[in-house]
Amino acid sequence: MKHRVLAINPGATSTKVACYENDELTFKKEFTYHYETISQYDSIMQQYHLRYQDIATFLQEMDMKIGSFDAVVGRGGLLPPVKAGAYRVNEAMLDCLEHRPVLQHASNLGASLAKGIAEVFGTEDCQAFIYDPVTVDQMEDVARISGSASIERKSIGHVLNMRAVSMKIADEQLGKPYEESRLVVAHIGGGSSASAHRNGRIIDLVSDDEGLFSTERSGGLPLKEIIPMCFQRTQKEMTELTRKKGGLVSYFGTNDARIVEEKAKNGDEQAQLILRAMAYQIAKTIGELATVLCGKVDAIILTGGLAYSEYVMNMVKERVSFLAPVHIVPGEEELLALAKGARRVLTGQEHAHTFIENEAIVASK
Ligand SMILES: Nc1ncnc2c1ncn2[C@@H]1O[C@H](COP(=O)(O)OP(=O)(O)O)[C@@H](O)[C@H]1O
Ligand SMILES: CCCC(=O)OP(=O)(O)O
Repeated sequence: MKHRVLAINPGATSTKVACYENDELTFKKEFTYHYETISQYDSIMQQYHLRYQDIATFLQEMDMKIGSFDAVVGRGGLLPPVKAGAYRVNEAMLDCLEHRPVLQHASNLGASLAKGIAEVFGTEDCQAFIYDPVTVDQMEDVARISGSASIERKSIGHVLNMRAVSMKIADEQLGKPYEESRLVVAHIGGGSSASAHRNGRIIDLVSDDEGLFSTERSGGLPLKEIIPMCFQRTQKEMTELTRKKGGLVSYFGTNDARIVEEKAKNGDEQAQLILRAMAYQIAKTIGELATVLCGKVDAIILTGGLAYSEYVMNMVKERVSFLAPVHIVPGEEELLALAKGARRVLTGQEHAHTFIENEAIVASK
């Protein structure tokens, strides 16, 4: 039986949508938004109508109507810690994402957009899902300890892409199931995170504010410098400094690594130094996560937009290839990963979880 699934990936300044029939792409579209347009909104949720309308208009243009989709799946947002895999969109989830998200992030719109589109363009029993949201938490207890009794480390990162590329490399390159593999994966893009996978579980994850810097995010910063700055600036300013205006943006005023790479290749010493530092930090984080696997690592995987940069990747490889073979999977296949996940539920290969807010932390263990 043929299943038609629409996947929706809301990013900071874009919404990507793609339609798949039994995992085959039939059409794809990216809507981009200027930072100035997006930053007028006080919260991510206020962008719902703008983003919904763009998708709905496009689907009408593609001649989609009621009954067109068997499932609609969105990139899941910053819920409390959850399990890997599919969650059905329910009221508890929508309420939590609107009123109590762990953080403001575009992926918080994935659930409501999936539901809104499913209601108008879905079959009678069309289901709305999120899949492998950014807060999938499979960390071991020892990894949760931060060093302060007041703060627990949390698993927040590019789980959807990291799990999808892990399954791909295990299957295609290692010749064994993901569930039997030991991998270190770094997603390097607008934001970066990295993770240690043992036997199909992400047992530790270095988030975008803990280790490696990226194009927009600062990564971990020295607390001795950060604490006094918090008393001189507002929370919004500090969040911007570390999330939107960190990393390459802080050094060069652009989040486009290609521009910085071009400068470096043309002899700009500052660009050469910062890209060398970026590779150095990616490698350090990978080394840290290799110790989580006691050095027994089947493969290191580098993925995300920056993985297209041979300039940066070669510098990372030089430092980490003594640990394990390095596989580079440039870009991300998040839309396909979303659609495949939803289809596994439709075909009964996978069971969709039910989100219950107060059970979320317990459920993840
Ligand atoms: N061919 C390339 N060479 C170097 N950098 C690239 C290339 N393609 C994309 N990038 C960089 O990847 C980054 C975006 O990564 P991506 O994973 O798409 O980000 P996001 O986290 O926003 O999804 C940008 O800085 C972009 O400049
Ligand atoms: C909040 C963790 C996930 C993340 O950073 O995603 P983007 O890089 O897409 O902003």
